[in-house]
Amino acid sequence: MPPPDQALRGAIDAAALRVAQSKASTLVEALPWLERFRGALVVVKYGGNAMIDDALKAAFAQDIAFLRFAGLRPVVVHGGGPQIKAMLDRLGLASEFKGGLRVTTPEVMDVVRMVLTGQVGRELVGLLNQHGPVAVGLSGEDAGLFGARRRGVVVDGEEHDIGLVGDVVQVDPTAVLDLLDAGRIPVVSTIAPDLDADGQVLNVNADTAAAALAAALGARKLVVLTDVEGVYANWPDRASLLSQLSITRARRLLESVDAGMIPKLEACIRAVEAGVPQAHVVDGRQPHSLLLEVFTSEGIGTMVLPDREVDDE
Ligand SMILES: Nc1ncnc2c1ncn2[C@@H]1O[C@H](COP(=O)(O)OP(=O)(O)O)[C@@H](O)[C@H]1O
Ligand SMILES: CC(=O)N[C@@H](CCC(=O)OP(=O)(O)O)C(=O)O
Repeated sequence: MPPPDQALRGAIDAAALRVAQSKASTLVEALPWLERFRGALVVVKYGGNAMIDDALKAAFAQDIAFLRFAGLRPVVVHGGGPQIKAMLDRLGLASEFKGGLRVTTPEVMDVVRMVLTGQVGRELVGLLNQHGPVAVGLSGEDAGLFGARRRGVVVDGEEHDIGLVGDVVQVDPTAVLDLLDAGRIPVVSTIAPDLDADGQVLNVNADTAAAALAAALGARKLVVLTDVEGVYANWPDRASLLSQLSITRARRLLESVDAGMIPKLEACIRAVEAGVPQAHVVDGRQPHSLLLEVFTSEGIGTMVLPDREVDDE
């Protein structure tokens, strides 16, 4: 029998070896995904509710930097709903939503533009650039990236005017592609010029803008990071989380999901219909969820696919 201190040292060495082997197997598990997605353009929508915590924001920046240094081409489209609300509160202005979209008066539009492009976008660019001088912020106004038209919403069969809110109807991705070709990470805020009124800008929901951009860029993936594990068939029944979802079923689910999930599902449907092979709704409250989605066999959250690739009818 070895003396007790030697036995203890042996046990510690064996445990350390197991930890090292498990780290190595995590890296090896990523290999097929690194091969498959090398050079792939991935659009990541980062929702405002998934960026309320500093540690989570730092983990998100690490994940995006990881994708970039692993040879993918990530494009970040960010939201900022809670951050806009906080600024409106400070200014004594009300936040009002209809059908999941912010009612946007000219006064609110100024705040939305200031917070998304001047505050949230800047902060993300700063966090990403801690990993190297790669991130560049731009808004839908820059280099004709987005063109939008005003839209209303229908609630309980009734059409409502919600002010300066638009849908992206035109995308010129040249500026984003130029940045990607230069090895940069574009960070996009979703303010868009109104195609029908010179000099006017519109507030665009970040999920739908991300889908339009993913489609125009011919992205390999759209990943929507949010504050829930994925899409539930019977929200809020936690046992009904869906790992895969066809376009047809996603469209049917639109009739039963609540406000926040509607633009996300619409975004996934729009992107996949436009030829993006897969769109994901993933829990941004879980640190490194983006890496788990891209580089592990199980993936996480809900994946929306063309009908021919999933039988869920
Ligand atoms: N079927 C559903 N599955 C998942 N979440 C749902 C569903 N229906 C409604 N939701 C709600 O949608 C929310 C996500 O939207 P939201 O809070 O606006 O996110 P973000 O700020 O990331 O854009 C969830 O937190 C949940 O409350
Ligand atoms: C028209 C509309 O509702 N625009 C959104 C834009 C920001 C956004 O989409 O932010 P999240 O992704 O954090 O929800 C808003 O004003 O809140």
